[in-house]
Amino acid sequence: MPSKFHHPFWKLSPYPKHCSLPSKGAHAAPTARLTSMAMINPTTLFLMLVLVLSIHFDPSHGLSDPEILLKFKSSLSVNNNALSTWTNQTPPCDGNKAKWVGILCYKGSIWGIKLERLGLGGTIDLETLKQLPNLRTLSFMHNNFEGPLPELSKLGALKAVYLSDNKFSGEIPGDAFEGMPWLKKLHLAKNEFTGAIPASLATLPKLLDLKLQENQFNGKLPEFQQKQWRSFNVSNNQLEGPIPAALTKMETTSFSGNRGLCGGPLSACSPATSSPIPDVTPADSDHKKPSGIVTIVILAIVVGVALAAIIAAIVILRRRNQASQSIETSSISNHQTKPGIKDSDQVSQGSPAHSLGGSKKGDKAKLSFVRDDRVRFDLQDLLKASAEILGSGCFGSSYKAALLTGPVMVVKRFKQMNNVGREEFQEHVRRLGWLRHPNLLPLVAYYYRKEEKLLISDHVEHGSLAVSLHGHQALGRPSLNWPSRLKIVKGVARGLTYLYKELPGVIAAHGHLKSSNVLLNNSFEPQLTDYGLIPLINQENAQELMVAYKSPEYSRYGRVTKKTDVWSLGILILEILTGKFPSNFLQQGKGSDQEDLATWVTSVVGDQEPTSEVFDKDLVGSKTSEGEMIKLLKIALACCEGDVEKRLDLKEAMERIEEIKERDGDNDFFSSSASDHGEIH
Ligand SMILES: Nc1ncnc2c1ncn2[C@@H]1O[C@H](COP(=O)(O)OP(=O)(O)OP(=O)(O)O)[C@@H](O)[C@H]1O
Repeated sequence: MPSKFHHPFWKLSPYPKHCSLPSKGAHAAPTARLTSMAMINPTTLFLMLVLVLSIHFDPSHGLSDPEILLKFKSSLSVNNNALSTWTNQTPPCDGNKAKWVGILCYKGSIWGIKLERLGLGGTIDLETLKQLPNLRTLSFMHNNFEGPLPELSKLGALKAVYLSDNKFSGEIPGDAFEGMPWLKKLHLAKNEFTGAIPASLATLPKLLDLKLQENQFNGKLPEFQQKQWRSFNVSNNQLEGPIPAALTKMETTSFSGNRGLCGGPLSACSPATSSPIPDVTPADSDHKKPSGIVTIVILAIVVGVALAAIIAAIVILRRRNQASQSIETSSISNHQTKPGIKDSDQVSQGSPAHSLGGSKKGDKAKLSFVRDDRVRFDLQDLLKASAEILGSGCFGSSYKAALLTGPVMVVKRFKQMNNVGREEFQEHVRRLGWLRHPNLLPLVAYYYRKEEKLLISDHVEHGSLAVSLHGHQALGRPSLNWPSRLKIVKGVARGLTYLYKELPGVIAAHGHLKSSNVLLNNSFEPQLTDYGLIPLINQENAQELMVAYKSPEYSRYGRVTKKTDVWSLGILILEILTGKFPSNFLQQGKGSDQEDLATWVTSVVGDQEPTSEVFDKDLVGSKTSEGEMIKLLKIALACCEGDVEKRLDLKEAMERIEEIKERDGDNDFFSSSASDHGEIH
């Protein structure tokens, strides 16, 4: 039975159930087939009737959406209770809101399934899924699916398919994408596909985002016809031959790691590549061929030279290892006996330098720099530096290390960072290292070891916003005034916006936004740190560790979304305005109705205009700025909206924050404390 006709009968209705979804065209094809029936001869008509009847008596006919999804779930292998919300007790969709994890809803119908990073395996049962008439997007990235590529053309109306980072393997048939005219985005990167890139991709009229990197595709690239690409990547495969004309304007990185590709943005093809069979007459070839004896002699010389080189390299490496081990041992003992570093500093026992100094033999303790504009140093230099513990966060501890050569660095150790393997870790961290923005603390270097990772950045003199807001009195510092708080909010929003532009593939591009991860430089310009780490953090620990996993959408639906950082931004702004520490507040609120800072603010403010009682009492000069502070408070509350659909998106939040006026002429970033002036209340 041809699979394209294998639909429940009602699906062949001339009008789609939800015309406002991008489904019009997808349903146009069956409609066209039915209207042309009148011209079909009687035998064909009879066969089609049998076909329609067989469809009608298909046992799966008439399943409801929840039944379809539960049937689909039964073919998956799920190790944990990741899909525990998939039960008969609630419908998958309530309007645009999903009640089941990983389901994307629009007006009560399912338009997407997004089950990423859940350790899923088993079978992706498309035969069952094709009964969902409005399904347009499938994402099963970062799971453990294996075997051949599922027969995607069973769902001819799909617009986006994301299957990267699984264990799919084998060849993909050349016609695998025939009958998928709506497909715009296809991500199959980081799998184990072999054979040729399927030719049917080259003619898909709407395709504009294709990611096939890090597979084992071989042979030539098909002649892609598409003119508009948003993204194209076939890097790190085994492709060869000239790059087709339609792709010559792509970045070189789209093709790198394929030894045999040439032309376009890569170096020109040699004549031999364009014409693989050299045009040599038999006489010529005889003339050019070295005799058998000469070949053997040349081979013997080459092998001899190679052997000598290998032996020399081994000797040199051994000597170097011995030398570096003796340096390591001596610097560790220097460090431990160094006056001025007390046990209470925890440096000699727990510092990353110490633990790395004691690393296994042969485990080369080498820092990798992600920037070219920095003076290089190594772990040995960190060992020799005077160190001080800055604090212990959710992941481990952070250390300040003043290098003998001058720079002062911060080393943060991460233990729960094994979500990805070495190569993916390095690739991601390097991508973070390319980011450049005045409101981002640049990453300088990293260290990778299976059980421990270090991220190294500059020390920022004024420390964190958390300390400036809540610890200033203990440090004898004045409180932050309104202009400096507003400047910090604007800088944080700008840094976040930049992150979203540069890391479009990371679902919550910061993921861990909180006041201890906002550092203040000499001019109190905020610099975000600990950003972009969600893809690296072990998923089983993420809930406990990362701010993004404490958002309402995660606690209710197990989802982190593009708007999760907006929620964190809202909480951060409320912290800046109220002077209340959100996590303390959470503890206070335990067992009561107060769930978070936003709930508290809402309960204080009610339906009234916010009054000064909600603002930090240390905010002076507020009489003139109160209007601006109220505006900012309202923006913060709109960012903290529990319903993701109603929550501001980052662009709206950013625009509204930028509209708030700074007061001229106040360059003093600290204000005296309110009680000194008696101005508040
Ligand atoms: N580059 C830096 N310069 C100055 N202070 C820093 C720097 N990086 C971190 N800190 C400060 O050091 C302290 C410890 O930081 P760390 O990142 O280990 O924990 P945290 O931010 O409190 O929590 P988490 O581990 O959840 O991020 C925090 O007060 C933080 O603000």
